[in-house]
Amino acid sequence: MQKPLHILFIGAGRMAEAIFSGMLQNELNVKITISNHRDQERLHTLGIKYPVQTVSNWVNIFPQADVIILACPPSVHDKVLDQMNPMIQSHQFVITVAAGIGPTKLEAALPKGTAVAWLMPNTAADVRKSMSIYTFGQYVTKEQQALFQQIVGAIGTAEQLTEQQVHDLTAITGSAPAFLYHFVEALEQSALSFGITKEQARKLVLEMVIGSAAMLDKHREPAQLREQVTSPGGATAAGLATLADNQFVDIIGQAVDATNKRAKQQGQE
Ligand SMILES: NC(=O)C1=CN([C@@H]2O[C@H](COP(=O)(O)OP(=O)(O)OC[C@H]3O[C@@H](n4cnc5c(N)ncnc54)[C@H](O)[C@@H]3O)[C@@H](O)[C@H]2O)C=CC1
Ligand SMILES: O=C(O)[C@@H]1CCC=N1
Repeated sequence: MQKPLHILFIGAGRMAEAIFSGMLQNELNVKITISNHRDQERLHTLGIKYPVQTVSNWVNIFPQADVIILACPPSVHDKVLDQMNPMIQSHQFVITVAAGIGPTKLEAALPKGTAVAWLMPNTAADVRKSMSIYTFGQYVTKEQQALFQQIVGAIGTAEQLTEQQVHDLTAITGSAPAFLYHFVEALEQSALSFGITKEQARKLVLEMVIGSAAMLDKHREPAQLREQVTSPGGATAAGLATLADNQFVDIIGQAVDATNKRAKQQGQE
């Protein structure tokens, strides 16, 4: 068997776990090392839960890594990239998943010629259903691109975009799952107001959402599906009219803009 690809995660938080658990489920030929900042207890727990190597300080293991995935907050990237700069070797491939940190910033912080990529996944990587977007820096080889496809393929579906587009679409694929979960919370809250139990409210709302997602998956046309539910002059139309009266579409647009603005800011802090 070929030597496994050694992937080093710098940062072992929620996103890192979602990604490496997705990769491990896909049985890629990889050796995964994870490192965390301070939180030894979490590192220990992850080391027991998954077949991964854990290190409290990534610096010593760094020379052995083929791929380095930065899954730490945008705010610590400058520091981490500075630390990496003198150690990096020409074959190593650096991928960040951080909001606001594109290849331009990575290339400026690392030696000329370093292969870099920006991956914006979402937490559904955990169930191998992340809709990820990504973009490559200018020095990524065809082999590294193929490798990257294997990694992202293990966590779901992916779309290559320009760097600017990844900035602009971070809200839609990276953050909007939180919008959707919030919508679910709001429906649950409303359901509870009619005197059912928490368990009943959860069942009603979750199964409705799961069924609707399955319909979207099958038919791919949200407007058509909405129309099928909306009997002319009926009940749903009254509910949708209330959403429209309260600028539902506009509010979503505003939430997207605010998310992207903050993502960009984080990349500059
Ligand atoms: N949570 C999500 O849905 C998504 C998150 N991201 C990005 O993923 C990255 C991590 O986010 P989460 O996993 O949600 O956060 P998190 O707070 O769960 O994890 C952050 C990890 O970074 C580590 N860390 C902090 N300072 C560090 C330092 N100086 N050096 C090395 N590691 C350090 C922490 O110990 C922790 O393990 C962020 O850059 C975020 O923009 C991207 C897409 C989606
Ligand atoms: O909230 C955040 O900053 C990250 C970026 C995309 C999803 N979570």
